[in-house]
Amino acid sequence: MQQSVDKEFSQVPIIDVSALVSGTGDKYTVATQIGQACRECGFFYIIGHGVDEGLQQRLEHFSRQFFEQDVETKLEIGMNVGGRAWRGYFPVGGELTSGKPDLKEGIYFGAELEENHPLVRANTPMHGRNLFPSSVPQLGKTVLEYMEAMTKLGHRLMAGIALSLELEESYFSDRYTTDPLILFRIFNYPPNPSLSEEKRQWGVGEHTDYGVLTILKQDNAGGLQVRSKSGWVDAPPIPGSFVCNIGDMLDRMTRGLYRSTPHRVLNLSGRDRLSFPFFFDPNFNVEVKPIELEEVMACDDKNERWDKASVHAFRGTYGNYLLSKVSKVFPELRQTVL
Ligand SMILES: O=C(O)CCC(=O)C(=O)O
Ligand SMILES: [Fe+2]
Repeated sequence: MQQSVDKEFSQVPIIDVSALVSGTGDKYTVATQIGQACRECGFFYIIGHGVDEGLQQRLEHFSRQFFEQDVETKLEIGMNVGGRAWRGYFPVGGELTSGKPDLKEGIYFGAELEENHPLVRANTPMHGRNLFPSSVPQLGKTVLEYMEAMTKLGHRLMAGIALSLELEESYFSDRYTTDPLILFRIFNYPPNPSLSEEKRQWGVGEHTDYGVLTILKQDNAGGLQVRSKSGWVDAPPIPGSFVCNIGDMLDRMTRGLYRSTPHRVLNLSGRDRLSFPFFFDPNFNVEVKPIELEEVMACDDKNERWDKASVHAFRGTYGNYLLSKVSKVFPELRQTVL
């Protein structure tokens, strides 16, 4: 029986997932590699994912065009306009991590849901229509296309994660992600005004992600760092790859066997850094429970987390968990969202 691994990692592993994504080749070998990465690191790069390179270039191009505009134009789609759907633009300093403003601006998107969708009719927070900028008309269509490609990829990776635990491929989709909560963000991290260590500002401070799986596209500026037991490890850009990491809900389901690893961003490149985190999360209304596997039940997660909170202790749905976290990130949205 495999136990929770306490090994340290010195770099984030790279996994070719083409067999898993294309359905031809040995997906079990890929699953074994994913399992090892989730146990040891909580992070892994994927290559061979099949997401169209042209689509990614368009996404990056139109995103840059958006952020180059003045702040008034960007605020035409400000988050206050998005209301409960939790969509739109926030300016630099508008988002907090552990109570401190991040050195980044960004746009929040999610699955595009019509007014008559049951979850929107039920007034469920974080569900609804996107706010797309009329100032860069091509961005909206490109974002929708990208989210569709990433949702497909998310389903395949979750199948791989299920196989890595020797569960049936559909374990997560059957219980949590048939209708996943999809959140997608585009961030622009301005260059750090100061390179001196005391005055540096985090692009995003140390945190873990909330859901099951994050798939991140980053440009070539660099700055993402991942916490290992012996210190911070860089996750530099690798052309053609995405960075994947598992979130709190998979940590919870596996009782800490698969780690939701802290990470942060420091942009010291001297120029803007764009990143595109895509969050593939459990359905808002499901309760996330430990997986009934001997290997999981044998885990007793005694490791103290970065934020001293426990992902195992809370009761309720994924939506409850997410809302409790979000109200800390955007205090002014609390009234609108809760
Ligand atoms: O921008 C990045 O590289 C990471 C962003 C991130 O960690 C997040 O949005 O949760
Ligand atoms: Fe993150």
